[in-house]
Amino acid sequence: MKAILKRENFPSKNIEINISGSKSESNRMLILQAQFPSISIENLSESDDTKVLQEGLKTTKGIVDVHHAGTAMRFLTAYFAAKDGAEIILTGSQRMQERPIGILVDALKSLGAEIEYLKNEDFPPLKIIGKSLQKSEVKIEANVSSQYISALMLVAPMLPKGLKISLEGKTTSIPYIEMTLSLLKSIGIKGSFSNNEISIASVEKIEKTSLVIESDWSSASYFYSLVALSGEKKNFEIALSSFSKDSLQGDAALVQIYDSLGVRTVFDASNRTISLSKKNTELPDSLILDLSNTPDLAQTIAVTCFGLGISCKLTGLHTLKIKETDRLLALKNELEKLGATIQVDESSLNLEKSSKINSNITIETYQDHRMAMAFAPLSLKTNLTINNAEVVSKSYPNFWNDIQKTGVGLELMNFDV
Ligand SMILES: O=C(O)C1=C[C@@H](OP(=O)(O)O)[C@@H](O)[C@H](O)C1
Ligand SMILES: C=C(OP(=O)(O)O)C(=O)O
Repeated sequence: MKAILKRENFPSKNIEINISGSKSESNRMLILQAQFPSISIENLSESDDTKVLQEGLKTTKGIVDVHHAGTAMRFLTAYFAAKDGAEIILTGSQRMQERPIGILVDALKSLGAEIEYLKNEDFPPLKIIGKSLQKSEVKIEANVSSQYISALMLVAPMLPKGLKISLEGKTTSIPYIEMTLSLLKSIGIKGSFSNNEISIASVEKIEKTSLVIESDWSSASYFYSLVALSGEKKNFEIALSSFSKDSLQGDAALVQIYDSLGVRTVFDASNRTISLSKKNTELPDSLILDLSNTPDLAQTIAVTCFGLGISCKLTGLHTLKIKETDRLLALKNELEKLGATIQVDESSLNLEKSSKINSNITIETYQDHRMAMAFAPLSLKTNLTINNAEVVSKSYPNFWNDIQKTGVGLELMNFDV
């Protein structure tokens, strides 16, 4: 499917968009619910990544294919390894088979797990024979993906003595680890995280608990970008639900980041909405940010800065190369087509100030939902086509419907490219 986006006037009337639950929180809660059926979950994510995890959890023997879902791959590896009686072949898309998992597998093996690589050492697919893991201490390299650490934390309550995790190296994506800890605590499991040490207690049973998941801040980022790029359309306002000030999601940092890019956020606690509108302030010449806490915002921010014609220097991006695609390379390729001057290295991106945007460019998405969604708001500045637009379903299946509600000139064409 192609998304053809035309630079048209869009209405300034108030727009309301309801985004579904955070995929990160949903996937954590599903792993916990599988251990403790007394948990009930509301506002679950509608993402493909959540659906594949939910399906996977129904299986105890056989093949589980998580497609592109990183959290499902990592969380299920730990879950099945610690589940006595499970016999699973855990696999994923071609790209998933290129996303490393050796660090997590080694940690689980040191706890006594039985896991075998079926193709390449350190990569999925995996054969997992589940067993009750008896050890209670583990070391793990923490600078490659926080998902390995969250995976261990989520199964820690199943271990008879709980788990002490020692983190080695500089920990990356820390808010996601804190989110895992907060969710464990919210269902009554004791735990702590300080000085590179995480402790999670063992639990047999928990009280009946109901949890309402906050909507997905990473999905909200595309509307922040849209408002930032809405230029002279001063009355343009978007209300998004359901969000609150005390979020567990690191990507709520959008509020501060986009404040400096001219977007005002107003929280309405009574109906849990945020209203985004354009501020009447001057933009900075340049944006300098370390995104090691919020890697999923990198593409949105880079595209916004390009659309606004300001330079940006983004650092802390070392995890981007092992995500759905090499996101640094993908951003460079596609922004260059639009006329950007951009340099990337292993962990940073440097976009130069520019005033010109090429039009009628076709953006490739590299099977990465965030490539499609990050470039869509640029249609307020130029006509563009986005190839394989269906990729958005990995995290936000309703994205194109919702973006259309804002009045953006969008045509979806259902043919192969
Ligand atoms: O734990 C999670 O839910 C996630 C952690 C982050 O990954 P890394 O820790 O690999 O950076 C993030 O990019 C991903 O989208 C979701
Ligand atoms: C990196 C992402 O997801 P995952 O690693 O879970 O595939 C993402 O949603 O941007």
